[in-house]
Amino acid sequence: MDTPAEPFYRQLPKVELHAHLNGSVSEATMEYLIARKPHLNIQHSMTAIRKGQRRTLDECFQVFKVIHQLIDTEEDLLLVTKAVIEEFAADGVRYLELRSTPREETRTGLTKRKYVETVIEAIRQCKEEGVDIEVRFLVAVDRRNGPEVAAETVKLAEDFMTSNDGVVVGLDLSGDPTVGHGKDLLPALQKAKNCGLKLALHLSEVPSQKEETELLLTIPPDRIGHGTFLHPEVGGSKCLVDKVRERNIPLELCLTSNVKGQTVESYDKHHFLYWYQLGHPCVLCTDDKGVFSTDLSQEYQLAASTFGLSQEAIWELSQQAISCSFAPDGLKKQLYERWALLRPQVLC
Ligand SMILES: CNc1ncnc2c1ncn2[C@@H]1O[C@H](COP(=O)(O)O)[C@@H](O)[C@H]1O
Repeated sequence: MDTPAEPFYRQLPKVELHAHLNGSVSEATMEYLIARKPHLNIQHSMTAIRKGQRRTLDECFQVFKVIHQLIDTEEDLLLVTKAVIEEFAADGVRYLELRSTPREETRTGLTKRKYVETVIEAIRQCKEEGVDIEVRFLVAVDRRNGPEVAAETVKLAEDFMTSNDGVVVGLDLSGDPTVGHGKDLLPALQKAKNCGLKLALHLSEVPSQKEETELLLTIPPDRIGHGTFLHPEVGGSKCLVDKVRERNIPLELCLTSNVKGQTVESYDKHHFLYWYQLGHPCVLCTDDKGVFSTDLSQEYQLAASTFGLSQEAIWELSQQAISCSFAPDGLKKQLYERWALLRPQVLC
């Protein structure tokens, strides 16, 4: 991690809604995995982007391929998922929606179903061990894998949604935004929506996705990941902005990730400001806290220092994230109560 955030941001109770599991593996866990698999000849510099470093988005996707080599058994996955959950809890995250792409590893016998079961088991174990965090899971569709795999993934997510105590709440569409087209994935996404899965879709992460975004907004999604190029000033359109606003679709915004991945030039040019000034629901998120060497406290501190937000405004932002989550109403109510209780201690 770069530099730890100040105490206010660490004590702030937080909600994380956009965290890719394999991108969230900490330096410590990564060192452990690397040492366990020396034959892969991987160094930590290949799995994380440090302070001041930048990579193209394409290079970021190469990093995930390296990480996937290190996490290819049920045992690795259980260990990594538990560690990621514990780290978010230690960072003051009280509600977490993790997302991950079910992966099959023929060499180790890991199947996609086992993959989802293992993530759910890690969530269960953390709860049983009293880790102070509520966790839900979004099954991810990697756009690179095309319509058949997307349909298969939706089926898997649907099966788990109906059979697992409400841990699986939705579906994520992610992966390299320059590969494939959303029109091919539309039927699978529509099916997911119809069966009650909440949809968190990466939209307009790169400039070339305008037409795809117009199409996918018709579903409509329940949240948008990044939405970097939605507004007219960056090549999007007023029509796209109006649609997002009319439907009040929250945006998941990841400052460090976008700057290090070079889709946003600098922090002060981040589209957070555009949407925040419109009063549109924005949720600060980490994206890949391991790869981008960050945590959620740092993201809040970064937003505060870049855009001049008061502690009061930061509090409102973290509380608003509860309403943008896919948590059931009863849990949302509990989270609001918790925030209310903590407010006098944290905002003094
Ligand atoms: C940087 N911005 C991003 N944009 C789009 N997709 C991203 C992403 N960051 C991560 N992923 C998606 O998450 C996977 C890694 O976690 P899981 O193996 O699923 O747990 C990546 O392979 C990619 O599909």
